[in-house]
Amino acid sequence: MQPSEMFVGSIDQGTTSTRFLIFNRDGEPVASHQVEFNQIYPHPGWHEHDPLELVSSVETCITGAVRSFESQGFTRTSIACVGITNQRETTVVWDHETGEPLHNAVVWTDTRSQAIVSELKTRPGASNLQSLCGLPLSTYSSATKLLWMLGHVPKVKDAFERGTLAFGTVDAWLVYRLNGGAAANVFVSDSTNASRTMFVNLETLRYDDTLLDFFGIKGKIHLPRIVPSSDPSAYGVIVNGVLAQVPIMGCLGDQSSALVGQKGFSPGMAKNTYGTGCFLLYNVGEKPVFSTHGLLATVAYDFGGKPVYALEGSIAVAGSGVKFLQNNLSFFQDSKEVNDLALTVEDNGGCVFVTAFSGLFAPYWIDDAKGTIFGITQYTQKGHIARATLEATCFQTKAILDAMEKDSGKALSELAVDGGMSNSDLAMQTQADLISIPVYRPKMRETTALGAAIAAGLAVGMWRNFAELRDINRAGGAVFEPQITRQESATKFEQWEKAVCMSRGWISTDSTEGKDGDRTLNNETKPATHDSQHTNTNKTTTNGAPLPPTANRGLNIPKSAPRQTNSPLVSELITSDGFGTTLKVKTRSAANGESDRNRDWDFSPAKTPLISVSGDLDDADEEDLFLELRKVEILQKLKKLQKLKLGYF
Ligand SMILES: Nc1ncnc2c1ncn2[C@@H]1O[C@H](COP(=O)(O)OP(=O)(O)O)[C@@H](O)[C@H]1O
Ligand SMILES: O=P(O)(O)OC[C@H](O)CO
Repeated sequence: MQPSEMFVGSIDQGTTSTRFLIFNRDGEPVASHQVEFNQIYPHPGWHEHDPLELVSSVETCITGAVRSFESQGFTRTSIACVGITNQRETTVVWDHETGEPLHNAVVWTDTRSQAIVSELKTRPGASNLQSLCGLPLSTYSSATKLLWMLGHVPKVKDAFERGTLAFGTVDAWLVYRLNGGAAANVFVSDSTNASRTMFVNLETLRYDDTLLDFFGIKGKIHLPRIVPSSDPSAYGVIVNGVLAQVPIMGCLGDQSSALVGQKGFSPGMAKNTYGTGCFLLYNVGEKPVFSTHGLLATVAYDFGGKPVYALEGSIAVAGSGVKFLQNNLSFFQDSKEVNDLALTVEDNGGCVFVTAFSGLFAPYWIDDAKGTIFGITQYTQKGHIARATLEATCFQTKAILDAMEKDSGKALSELAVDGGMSNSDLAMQTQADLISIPVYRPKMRETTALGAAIAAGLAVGMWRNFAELRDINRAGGAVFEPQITRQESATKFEQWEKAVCMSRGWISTDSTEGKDGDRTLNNETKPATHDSQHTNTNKTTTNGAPLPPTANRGLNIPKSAPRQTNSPLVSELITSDGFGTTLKVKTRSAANGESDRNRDWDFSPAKTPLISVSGDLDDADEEDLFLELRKVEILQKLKKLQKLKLGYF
């Protein structure tokens, strides 16, 4: 078949929906089919998918799209190969011998492993992990989700002990099942997906013994072989259905795929995808850049030569915030209506919505933050909350761009966007306003699917090089120019940052960790659809609970979990003119009866993202003091912003 006669299929298995698109050589989608699948929320903070439903959703979409393709007069034999792109980190476990899943997939948004994360942070070696794998220890990565299953699901534990436990991200699971499961045992994961597990060394793109040892799984679990994102033979062939015998030749985690789909092939190029969550990837070239400002180091793509890396800013909630307004608050029937609802009011009316449903990801990494709406009065209308919901993602994008500029030393001149929520003109205008640079939205927004099509198409020879992709999706995009001043933007952002500070510390530990461990598959869980609401039976709200530590704040996170019994008191603020000043701290150890002590602490945010503390307290004191310093930092900020008299000192 000549390249010009070829088509390429792309499976896009996202967090809320699955789709299959068929692209021609001009990168135009000629047929597609999309289905939503069940979102399972068994407890507050938990989020699961049924692994078998993920596979059947893919099969349904392939059938639907191929039907539409054929109805236009094309033949299925012209589909030369298929690429896969998928939600990342979502963790699937199955029996290596039978190929059957052992539990629902634990989704990337799920925060049940919060207590595990706190414990892991106290282990020797914890502070070195990020320099190996590029990711911070958090509930986000696959590793902590796997550990939770090992600790709480008997079937998973049994398989682990018998040596039959297979672990994979969604790409590995789909490839395995599309190839026929255990019979063919095509068990691979591409570098962009594998590097999101915390098991992989970012430089070698191989499993790293230090990491596997740290998580206690070395040699005890079946892990997929790591292969390039574009490969003619590694991914096998689809064995069933309308595309039986069509080879799979490309695979990319969805955010990498969007970068490829936006043709972000040169260092300095970036894209921001507003899907369920929102993810900004910035191409840094052939060497990973390890962030010191709360970003992730990740693989942009690995097309067989030297891999290309990216700095990533991950936001947990974007379109899912819109879905929350739709499904949980019944504000509208369809996501696209959020734009018009938000336009019923002129501004947010003083509302700020910190959409921290999964804590806050980059650049904050606050596991314990909870969704919080500030500024509600009798004046507040649905439109204000709709605006505040859209703004939340835009503010976080602004924070990420600031961090990226600090890490890379370069400022972006334009931001390329895509993903479901980018369809909202108001959201994109707000984004341009807040980051003070133009936002470019391409005409064809299925860039995530296009990326996987490109990965597969390059492997089959449909395109021979990047140059041949140049004209794809270039015409007809929209540009949103900033319409407010930098000063206005900065004022809005200050208010957002204040809200972020105030959204934390509501719940001191994960209230649901450890519960309900005997559940295994979806039929044993409460069937949860979009509108299902679940009762929190185990509330642990603590008024005035200490603020837990935050990663990457310039202080060694100490061994033990936060304690309330030995909390020192911050007694005196010597200077109160913002950061970079000296703070005198008086500590009193209630537990060991020590007398009061005075120490001077230097706030040096210029050197570290928030605070840097020097001194020679022992670990326990240091931890307590850190918690108090976080309060001071927040209070300082409040004082500065609002000149409040808080009566704390
Ligand atoms: N017109 C729109 N305006 C705002 N949000 C939208 C719009 N269309 C879709 N969305 C949001 O985008 C998300 C879906 O985007 P998509 O890129 O398909 O995500 P995913 O790949 O994570 O499933 C949904 O959460 C939905 O609420
Ligand atoms: O479903 P999306 O598009 O929000 O992407 C999910 C990410 O891959 C999670 O890391």
